[in-house]
Amino acid sequence: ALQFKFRMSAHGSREPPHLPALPLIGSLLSLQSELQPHVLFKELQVKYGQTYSLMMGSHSVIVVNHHVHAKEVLLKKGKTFAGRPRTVTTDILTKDGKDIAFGDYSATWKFHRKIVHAALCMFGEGSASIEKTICAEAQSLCSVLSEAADVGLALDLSPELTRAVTNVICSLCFNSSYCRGDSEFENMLQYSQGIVDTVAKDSLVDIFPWLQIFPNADLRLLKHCVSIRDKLLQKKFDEHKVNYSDHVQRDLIDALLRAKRSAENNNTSEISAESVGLSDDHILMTVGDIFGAGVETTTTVLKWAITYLIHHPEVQRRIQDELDRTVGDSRSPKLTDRGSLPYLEATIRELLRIRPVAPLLIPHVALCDTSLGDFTVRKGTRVIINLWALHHDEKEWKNPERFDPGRFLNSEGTGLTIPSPSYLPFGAGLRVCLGHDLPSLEGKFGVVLQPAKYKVNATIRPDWARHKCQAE
Ligand code: HEM
Repeated sequence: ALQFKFRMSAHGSREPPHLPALPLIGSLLSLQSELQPHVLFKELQVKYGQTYSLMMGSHSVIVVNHHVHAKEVLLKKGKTFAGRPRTVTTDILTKDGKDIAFGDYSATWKFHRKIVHAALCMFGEGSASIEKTICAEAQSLCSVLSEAADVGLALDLSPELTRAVTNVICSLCFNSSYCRGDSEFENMLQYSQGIVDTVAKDSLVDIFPWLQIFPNADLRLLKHCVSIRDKLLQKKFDEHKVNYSDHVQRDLIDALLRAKRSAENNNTSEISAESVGLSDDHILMTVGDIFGAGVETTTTVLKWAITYLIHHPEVQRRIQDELDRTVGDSRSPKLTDRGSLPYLEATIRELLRIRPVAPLLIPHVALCDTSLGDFTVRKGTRVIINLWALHHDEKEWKNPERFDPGRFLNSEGTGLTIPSPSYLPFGAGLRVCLGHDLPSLEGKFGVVLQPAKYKVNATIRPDWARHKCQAE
């Protein structure tokens, strides 16, 4: 790679090394591989260096595999690289970018993100409501496991976890919680899956938009799911508008309605100028975002957690010991216990390192001509941060493929640390994950890297069984 770079500089070019590209199809042939994209992008460093470029159809893309350049994109030049690409599928999903995650950087976007951030904070620490919902869902998951254990049944936890997390997000957004089998809820689970299966997967229509003119089963499914979702969101939104009161804030929709109204009534403030253009559709698409970004991410982390704990029973035991010592068996763990559970916290950090749920973040776009390290970057270039490469960098992490929560503990094993700057599970800067400030969601709860399907045989721990008998 070094040789390659020297050759580039000898020619006086400051463009990053690039993969071969052909007219129309770009670098598609060099990207044909059995490997998943994040793994392939990491491997391609050997030939092209840590930062290189390629062509996706007619779009120039830079891939960043090292934390120094990643932080230059996200933090040092955060505003310059705060754009998002528009693609066919995300445009369908977000009514042409009226959401936060796929919306391009603009004054309206800034204002939008600010009010959503403020609204979400109200449901984080200090407010009991979201925690109560999470505890209730956790309890009902325990009951499902316990019933299965009683009859020795192996369970696929995936639908159970999706259901639990969806219920928490429903309560956050709509103040509604659903029972198993509820038709509105089952409908929601079904269209969400259709969206997850078809959106932002680097499908060919996103690389070659003109392919839309041909019949395409994925696009048809996506449009169908989005139309069902939009009807449901509109119904919830209309109900909220009818019952709205400035004095009661039941959920995220109320909080957003209130923020929008107060900005509109405050004609003199700078903020109200920014709010111009923040339509009802923006509020609806925000709720869509929270579902999209919140459910799949969180469910995936939980699935990876269970997968790794099955492979590492010693970690499972240590977490149980820590919980038994700190929380005991007479109550459920609470958010405020988190500070006293360093090993659990270290395990969550290690899970987010070893299997980052958004291994390529969401692509960023350069909003003007700029540079990255020594390389020139042209306006409109898409930038992919390969979080997978950062989290598996052999120079930063000893045995990166080894699952070892202990690496996030200090030398005494009593406190937490982040041992490398090459760790960004939630991104950073202007586009940092919006759910990250919400500790109650962050810890529990994955563009998403999924574990393979498996079933779980739950066994009730002797201590727990004794406690259950006493309670009865
Ligand atoms: C463990 C769970 C989660 C992880 C690991 C995670 C990670 C991420 C990452 C890596 C990004 C992309 C940052 C970038 O493009 O630079 C992101 C964006 C985002 N996340 Fe999360 N996320 C999680 C849960 C959530 C939850 C629960 C919510 C909502 C309540 C949420 C809302 C968002 C939103 C709205 C964005 C787009 C931000 C923007 O473009 O400005 N995320 N998340």
